[in-house]
Parts: sequence; structure tokens; C-alpha cells
Amino acid sequence: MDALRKTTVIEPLNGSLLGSIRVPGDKSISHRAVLLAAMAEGTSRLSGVLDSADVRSTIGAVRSLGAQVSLSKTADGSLEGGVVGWGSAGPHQPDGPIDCGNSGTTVRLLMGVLAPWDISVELTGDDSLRRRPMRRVCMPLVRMGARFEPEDNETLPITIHGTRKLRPIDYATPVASAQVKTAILLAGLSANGTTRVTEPAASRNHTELMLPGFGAQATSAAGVAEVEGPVTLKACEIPVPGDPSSAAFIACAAALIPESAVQIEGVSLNPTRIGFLRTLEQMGVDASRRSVSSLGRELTGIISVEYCDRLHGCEVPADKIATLIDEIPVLSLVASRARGVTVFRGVDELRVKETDRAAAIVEGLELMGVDAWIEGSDLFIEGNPEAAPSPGTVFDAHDDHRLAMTWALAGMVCGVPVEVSGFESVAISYPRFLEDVRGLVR
Ligand SMILES: O=C(O)C1=C[C@@H](OP(=O)(O)O)[C@@H](O)[C@H](O)C1
Ligand SMILES: C=C(OP(=O)(O)O)C(=O)O
Repeated sequence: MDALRKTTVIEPLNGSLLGSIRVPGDKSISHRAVLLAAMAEGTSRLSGVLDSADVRSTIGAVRSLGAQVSLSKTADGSLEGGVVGWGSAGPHQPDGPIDCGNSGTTVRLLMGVLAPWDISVELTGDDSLRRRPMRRVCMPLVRMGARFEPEDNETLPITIHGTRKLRPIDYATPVASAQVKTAILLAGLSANGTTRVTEPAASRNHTELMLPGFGAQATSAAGVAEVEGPVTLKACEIPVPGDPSSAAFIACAAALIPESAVQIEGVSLNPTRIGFLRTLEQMGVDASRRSVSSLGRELTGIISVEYCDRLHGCEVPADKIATLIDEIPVLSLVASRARGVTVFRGVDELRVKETDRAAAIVEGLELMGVDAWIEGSDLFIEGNPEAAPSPGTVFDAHDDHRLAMTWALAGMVCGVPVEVSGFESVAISYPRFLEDVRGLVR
């Protein structure tokens, strides 16, 4: 590691985690709410929107395309307000390239938003985003009629040339990816007929759930999602529930810290997002959920988790990985303190996130004296209930928010001061992570 890189000291927690908390708004739903509102005719009202660097990338992108976004910060830290969309007039040709920062969701979904318009837009991002694969989205959009320059480029910067003459497709995607699926469905809204995406395993379905509120026909079931086009979206109201991916950090911390019991309120309980709860249960954790309401068509409620002194390893099958893909780093930390081996099957997608998360998990757990290894597409962790980092251990988050929070928790749950380099990346999805965890200490 670069000796000059800034590290953040994470002090141990002195106590258990007890009580109730609300986590910030869901990142995936926030991106979609802003994008669909920007595409719609009229003024949509959004509330509970996550205020984080990734969502700000999406807001910046739609502004540069002509949407008027007036979201302001509320007392609870979320963003609320109106978005006036471009509707049937379409987006403006922006003045220059659109920088999507660190956000894979922003750039991939934008490709689907831009494909149906006669404009050319250069898309780029930070060092991490410029390493991530884009052909998975460009390929199906080319089949629909869009063009990309350079042709067949895997990485950003890429210029998309849209067309008003988009064709619907019936596409079987080789990866279970909600970003790929959503890009195709958003483009399909402007094509004449049914656009269908079939996935090897069902990925998060927020787009399909949100579209009918905007007046579009959309369905998803058993890994098949469809939209009917052409349709101009009509403005609507979107309340954004709490983010289960952020809740997972609190839940896993509670499972690992003696005498903890926490309730996370107002969180999305969408079944395509809460695979981590099933995995915690399989490991012996008393983890439950109670649905309270539906925010729009998103099931919302309370997650309760208690400390478990008998954690044991488990196996997560490949067809469930999409339901917990972003939670694998923190679940690996739980697995590292469990008795026996945990295996996550079919985790190739971890290698193309903000960093290679599979390699980074192995690297970080090694610093805790835990054996973790990759065989083919599977990640194995041989747990040890006594595993802990030595005081002063420096973890490298590789500027990846999910790793930053995982390694901060490694120190906190083991009662050991550690340092995390690249900790600032928590701004991507959960800026007040440390305050939220510390606020539960009793
Ligand atoms: O659609 C989304 O909002 C997301 C989909 C997932 O990515 P993939 O589609 O690449 O699996 C996930 O990892 C990402 O954090 C958010
Ligand atoms: C992978 C993630 O996001 P994105 O793909 O939008 O960068 C994430 O939030 O963990």
C-alpha cells in the first residue's frame, strides 16, 4: 500500500448495540426515482431520497440533460422535492461529457435513458468506474439500434449515439444484473412492442415496481421482466424507503457484538434485496422482519437482529447471490467469526464492482488471521470465533464504500482499534455510517 495514503482510525465500540434506527434512503431506488422523474412529463415529487455521492452523480447527469431538479435536504438528512422531467420533448444535448463519478448504476442506466434520443453523449467516470465492464449494456442496446463509439469498447469513456428508431428485443442476459436489465427496459419504453429481459437468476426489481406509477406497463416474475412501448412517462410521487444494503451493516454488527439487539425501521423488505437476512438466519442468527406498509409498490418494514454466540458457517447457492451481492463483504466478516466453512457460490460479479471485492475480502480477512480463498467462481471462508485483527492493523478499502464499512466494523466488533485507508468512500452510499453505529452503543 502507498505509505502516504491517508488512513482513518476507527476506535472500538465500548458497549452493545441496542435500540431502533432508520438508515438512509435506498440507493438503487433513489437512482431510479431521479431518472424516471427526469424522463417523465410533468413534476414528480420525491421524498426520502438518499443524499450520497452516487445519487448526486445521477442528479448531476439528469440536470445536464435538461431536467429541473429541486431537491433539498430535510431534517433527517434525506433529499425531498420536485423534479420536472423532459417528457416527450426529450433530453437536451449536454455541453460536454457526463461524469458519472464512482456510480455503475448511474452510467449503465443512463445508457438506456439516452438510447432512444437523437443525441450523442460522452459518458465517463472516476478511475474505478473507468475500469468496469460496459459491453454487457452496450451490446443489447446496439441490437436495439443505438451506436457506441468506440465500437465494442469495454470501458469508459464511451460515446452513445441514440436513435428515435429503437427496436424492441427479447434478450437473455448471461449475467444476473439489475443494471443491465434496467438499461434495456428503459430503452424499451420507447420501442414499439414488448421488450423482454430474461436473467439466469432474478435481480432487484425496483424498476419494474416503479414504472407502473409513471403510467408504463411493466412486469417481472421468475427472472423475466417486460415492458410495453412506446410510452411517455407521466410524473408521479415516489417515497424512497430505507436501504437494506446499509441496514445489513448494522444487522451484521448486532449479530457480532455481545448482548446487542437492534431494530431497523422503515427499510425496504423487497425480497430481491434481503438475501442477507436469510444468510444470517442460516448462520444461526435470530434475524426477523415485519412488513408494515408498502411505500409505492415496495414492501417496507422493520428488521430485528440479535447477537448470536453460536454462529456457524453456511452455503449460499449461486442463484441467491444477486439478492445479497453488495452484502457479501460484510457477510464475509460474519462468516470469519463463525465456526466452520462458509461458501458463497458463483461470485464472479464481485470482481467487477468498485474494486475486485473477492480479492479484497481474501486480503482483509487474512489480516484477521482468517483463511479465505477463491476456487473457480466460489468464495470460501474458514471461520474462527476468536479471529480478530491486531491493534493498529491497517485495512485497505481500495476506495470501495462496502469494504470501508466492512473493515471499520472488523475493528469495532472485535473491540480493537484499526485503521482503514480509503474510508472516505463511505460517502458513496452511507455518509453517516459511523455516527449511526455509534449512536446505537449502550
Ligand atoms: O441496479 C442497481 O441499482 C444495482 C445493481 C447491482 O449491480 P449489478 O446490476 O451490476 O449486479 C448492485 O451491485 C448495485 O450496487 C446496484
Ligand atoms: C456496486 C455498487 O454500486 P454501483 O454498481 O452503482 O457502483 C454498490 O453500491 O455496492
